[in-house]
Amino acid sequence: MKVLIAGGGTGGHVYPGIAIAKELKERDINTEILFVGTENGLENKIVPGEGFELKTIHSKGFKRKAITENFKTISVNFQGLLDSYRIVSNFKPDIAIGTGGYVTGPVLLICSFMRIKTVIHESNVIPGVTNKILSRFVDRIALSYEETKKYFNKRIAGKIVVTGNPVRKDIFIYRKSEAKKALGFDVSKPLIVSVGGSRGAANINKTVLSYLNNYMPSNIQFLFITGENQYESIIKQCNMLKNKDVKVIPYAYNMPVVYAAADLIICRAGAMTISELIACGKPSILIPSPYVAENHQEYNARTLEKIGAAKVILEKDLDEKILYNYINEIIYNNDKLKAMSESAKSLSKPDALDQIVDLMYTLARS
Ligand SMILES: CC(=O)N[C@H]1[C@@H](OP(=O)(O)OP(=O)(O)OC[C@H]2O[C@@H](n3ccc(=O)[nH]c3=O)[C@H](O)[C@@H]2O)O[C@H](CO)[C@@H](O)[C@@H]1O
Repeated sequence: MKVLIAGGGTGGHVYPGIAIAKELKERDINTEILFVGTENGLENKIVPGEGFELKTIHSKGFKRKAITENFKTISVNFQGLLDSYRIVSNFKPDIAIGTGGYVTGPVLLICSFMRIKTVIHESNVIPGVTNKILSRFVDRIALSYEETKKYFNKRIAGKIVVTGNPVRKDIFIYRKSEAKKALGFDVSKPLIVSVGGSRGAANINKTVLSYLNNYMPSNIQFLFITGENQYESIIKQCNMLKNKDVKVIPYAYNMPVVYAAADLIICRAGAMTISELIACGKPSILIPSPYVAENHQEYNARTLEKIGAAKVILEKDLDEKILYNYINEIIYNNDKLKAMSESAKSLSKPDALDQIVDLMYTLARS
């Protein structure tokens, strides 16, 4: 089978595609897979790094209230349709799946016009504009949440399947002690990880930096993932670089190992991060991004908070003292850590990836 996977921009739109690609290869090593993204997205590092081929097209997202810029966007996306036509005609996929981001627009539209079987996956509760438009053209729409159905036109209800978010299967394979060792940490001390989504989060970084410089106790360890763009400036300001209990890195290409090693994670509440925390049952302190459509990250975060799987700090209330208090309340209390972990796991949909891949096989053969 030949499978085209379109998705890009942020990690949250690329890793579901990686999970799907690895599962397809696992089931049949002869499956041919081609990723399509844009030149500026994180897919340019992630996809080749995971051993898959990536082709890029011109594509740009429309902005609300930016009429002049949107004229340019129309012309970029027209070029994107031509690029997509060239790629799709050469590769001749049996099926194409879009895993999010505006790059999926031109690619899936072309596939649909060329009568290639098409699926889109929506990882958030509130669907993105591109997926709403594509929903009319594609054959199947895989959703992560039942309540997302209401955002789509009733006439296309028959195409919708609720699957959950496909998380990378290697997230389940590492043991905590092995993972801590692999990352160079002491297995006997608790490890806290902070990560601000795939691109880093400036306000989380600022607070974590101040926590490390002023409040970090000696009996814990810390992995500080800053995001590529902020790394240089953070290491210049961090006084803890010589402390062997603290590691600062720009990006984790081995996130499954990081999840396995962590005792507590401080992070944003993007769709994939939440699904991964649930899948591996990790206690978390969530600081939802206030800069996202319809405040969907706070909604995601509150779902975990309600069942006791996470603590939530809104960015407006965030400072190193509140972070210090929340960390202290959780990290030394094994019963609490265990209860948070169990609560997170209770939301798990472990067969989401299998369901999506089964759906793709059924559709490709129909
Ligand atoms: C799926 C989705 O809609 N994601 C949203 C999310 O993207 P964003 O990509 O930031 O966040 P997600 O939580 O959805 O996904 C992050 C992904 O990157 C991985 N990761 C992250 C850091 C790292 O060092 N290594 C690594 O592998 C995580 O394990 C996860 O798989 O928030 C953005 C705004 O803040 C929105 O624009 C995006 O639409």
